[in-house]
Amino acid sequence: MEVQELHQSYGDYTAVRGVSFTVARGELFALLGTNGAGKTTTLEVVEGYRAPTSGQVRVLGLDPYRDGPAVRRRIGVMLQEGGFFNELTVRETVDSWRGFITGARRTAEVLEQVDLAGRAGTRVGQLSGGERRRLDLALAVLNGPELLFLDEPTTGMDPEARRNTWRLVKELRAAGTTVVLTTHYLEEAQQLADRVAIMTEGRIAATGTVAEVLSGRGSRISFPVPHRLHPADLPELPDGRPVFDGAPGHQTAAYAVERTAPALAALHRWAADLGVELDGIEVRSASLEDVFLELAHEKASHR
Ligand SMILES: Nc1ncnc2c1ncn2[C@@H]1O[C@H](COP(=O)(O)OP(=O)(O)OP(=O)(O)O)[C@@H](O)[C@H]1O
Repeated sequence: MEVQELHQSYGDYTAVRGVSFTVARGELFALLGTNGAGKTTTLEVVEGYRAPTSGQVRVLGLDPYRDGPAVRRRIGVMLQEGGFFNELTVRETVDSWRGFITGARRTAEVLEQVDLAGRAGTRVGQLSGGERRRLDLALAVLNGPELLFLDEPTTGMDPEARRNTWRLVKELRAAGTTVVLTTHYLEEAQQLADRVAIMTEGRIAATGTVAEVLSGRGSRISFPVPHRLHPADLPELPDGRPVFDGAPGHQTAAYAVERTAPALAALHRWAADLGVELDGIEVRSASLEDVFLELAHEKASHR
């Protein structure tokens, strides 16, 4: 998939302002962003549901808008909430969708793949939220797609169901399917994606492998604000002031630092001078969530 300088407007409002990215065959690419950043709009163009206002889009070597039917035969789209008939069983639902697809895979095989074989005779209205999402996934892979779009595939799932879905997605990818994922769960992108792009306000603010996006983002040092002290008493480091989390009296201070060792040394010197203990100190590398929040924050402060 290749997207070059995509712009997309709704009347006077420009939702996507010059987005470029490529997704290689067999890759798992995650498109992340704050609400309203333009992810759904971008995906609707790539899936062929909208003509781009300007820019070039190629999917499987074709123009997804002009060659819509040819592209849609080879892609799968898992929508955010498929409209099901609650009275039909899982098997009947898949069977009825098979009628719309030439060369559809066998129902039993697809249900096996999404871990719903044991629920084949259950009415859709009786499924849990996570099982309904897996049924959405079954319908998206019914045509054996080369390229699969997953729009927030684990929303509403408990942690175990989420992990099971991650396993399914990894299996699909291992079998050669190219996957484009949007998600609000950054841990999901960190677990699954070969490459990510983070969108804010219609543009890509950061992109690359997770390691590339995290590189140069340093680490986070946090500890409970020591008793007798107030947040304002904490020192400023060369990287800046800490941010605070938690209720008054039980706050945690967190410093974002580029280089960990000198920052730790400075904090220990400060604590020793005051005669306080820095109990419960934690050091960890920046996560995708930290980068996401920083980019979202930068965007808000430029307003
Ligand atoms: N059909 C439409 N007509 C007018 N404006 C629209 C339309 N669809 C989306 N928008 C606007 O375009 C912007 C981008 O929306 P989009 O749905 O692409 O964002 P998103 O990144 O998918 O957000 P979310 O994470 O909330 O789903 C938003 O400000 C939205 O209000």
